[in-house]
Amino acid sequence: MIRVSGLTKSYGAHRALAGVDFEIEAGEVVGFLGPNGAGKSTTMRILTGVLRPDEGQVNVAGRDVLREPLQARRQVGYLPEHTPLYRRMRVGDYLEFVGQVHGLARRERRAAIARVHGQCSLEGTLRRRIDELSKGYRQRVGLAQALLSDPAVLVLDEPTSGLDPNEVARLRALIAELGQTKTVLLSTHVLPEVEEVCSRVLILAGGRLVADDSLEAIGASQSQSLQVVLRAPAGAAHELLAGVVGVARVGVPRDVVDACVAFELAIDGDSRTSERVSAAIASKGWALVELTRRTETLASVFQRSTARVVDQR
Ligand SMILES: Nc1ncnc2c1ncn2[C@@H]1O[C@H](COP(=O)(O)OP(=O)(O)OP(=O)(O)O)[C@@H](O)[C@H]1O
Repeated sequence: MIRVSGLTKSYGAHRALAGVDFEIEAGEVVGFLGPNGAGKSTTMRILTGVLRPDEGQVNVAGRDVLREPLQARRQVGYLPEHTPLYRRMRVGDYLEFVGQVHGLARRERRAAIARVHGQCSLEGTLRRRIDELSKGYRQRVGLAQALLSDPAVLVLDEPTSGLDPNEVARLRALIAELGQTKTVLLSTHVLPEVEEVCSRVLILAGGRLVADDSLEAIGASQSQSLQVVLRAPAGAAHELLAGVVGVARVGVPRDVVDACVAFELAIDGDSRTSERVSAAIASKGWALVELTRRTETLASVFQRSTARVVDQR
């Protein structure tokens, strides 16, 4: 549904995107993460035809965004980070205007406004001026304009930023619901938001894609390491642990308090490895003080993949 290849973009001498490639299948809800300045908004603006890349190809719902911008734009609903609402307009007039821009006939516009009015819970706001609304309601109007043409693809740039917890919960629930019928690319700095609504995550850093993982794969890698703290001589303990079946690698020993030593063990995912580790330690008569599985979380994936890029720069 979205295909991006070899995307580059510079602002003057500053290279914001340095060759970005990814594909998103129909029906996926994908989290788009990255540190500030990574290039997420730039990518989203290119995807939605607002900005032209220096190089690269962009295809949305079978349309080439650079060659067929109008047709491509009809397939994409875009909620920018700072929604350019015409604040002095009334909500109903604004949506009417957006419908006209999309080329919808009068009857289609009426039906579309009724649809987004319900989807975005705009009850009682159609006759109100946009600048009189709370930030939460203005964001609802922004989403309503993105949904007006009933696009196959939704591109949402930090949609819940600055909203109160109730609005955040409501908007996340709506995004999850929309994700059942639409392809969604969601940029956010809030990792639990991604965990709640997305099935996959793309991480951008320094204008390059540094990670592309399904949330399921991140969850499944939870048993990849064990943290062991035991009271034993470091050298002998290292040798013992390295010989346990299922232990792929033993990290450097770290001395901790009270004559204990700590190791991080990379393990092969066999669920009985921790049992074998504790049995091996018991066989030596050493005290096992702590044995924990280290969980690979979205936060640790984010930190690991973005730190690597910062180091390279
Ligand atoms: N119009 C512009 N003129 C000059 N530089 C720009 C412009 N827009 C973005 N940049 C720069 O390009 C880089 C990428 O910006 P972009 O807004 O795409 O990042 P982002 O990942 O969306 O960041 P954030 O999470 O802070 O919103 C940044 O270094 C930014 O300062």
